[in-house]
Amino acid sequence: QAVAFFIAGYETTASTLQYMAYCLALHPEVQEKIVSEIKEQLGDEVPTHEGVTKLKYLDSVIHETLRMYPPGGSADRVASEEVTIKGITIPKGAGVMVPIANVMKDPEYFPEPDKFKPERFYEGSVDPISFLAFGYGPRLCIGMRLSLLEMKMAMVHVLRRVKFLKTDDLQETLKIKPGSRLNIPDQVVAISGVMRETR
Ligand code: HEM
Repeated sequence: QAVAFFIAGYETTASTLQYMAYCLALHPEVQEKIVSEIKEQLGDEVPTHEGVTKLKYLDSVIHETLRMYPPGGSADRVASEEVTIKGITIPKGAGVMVPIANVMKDPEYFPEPDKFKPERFYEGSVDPISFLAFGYGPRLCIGMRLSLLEMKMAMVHVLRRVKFLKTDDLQETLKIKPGSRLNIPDQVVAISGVMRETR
């Protein structure tokens, strides 16, 4: 359980913050919109649990980052009974892996899936079953609320102080470490292409 908490509880949130820094470096207009929202909603207040819940645009940006770069590879289940879906029979007891990233790149649920568009969560109506970054149902990620809170707190502190900027060698398509069950970014590529500047 302790190991699970370090991997599930730490690495996923840390990777998402890294993916988000990357997305913000590529989309400065999104970054500035978050900074304005923080100023409008919180002023110079120390961010609290209650305070960060007011940051709806930041919430959408985190969701869009997780849609494009979900750290979790699949949600795994065991069939409790035999079922046939679209001609494929899944026998009772079979393991089923739901590929999280593929579902969230399906244009039927997310038009223009390769475009980073936080607005789809801010203004649009996303079918909740198609957003699978934290899984779904009774075995949904137990740390979802904690991690969303952590990421919002971190981003408020960081974006008040620095700007993420892209360098010339930033790759517009992020490489994922091959074979990584946790969809970990290729750290060197992600970090070397994102620069920080003090605000
Ligand atoms: C960005 C952050 C995170 C992401 C993307 C994420 C993603 C996921 C996913 C996809 C699952 C599988 C859900 C399913 O099968 O339906 C899961 C389960 C789980 N997560 Fe997370 N997670 C995150 C943060 C955390 C944190 C902060 C903790 C602990 C403090 C945590 C602990 C767990 C545990 C214990 C499970 C297993 C739950 C169960 O089987 O009932 N996760 N997570």
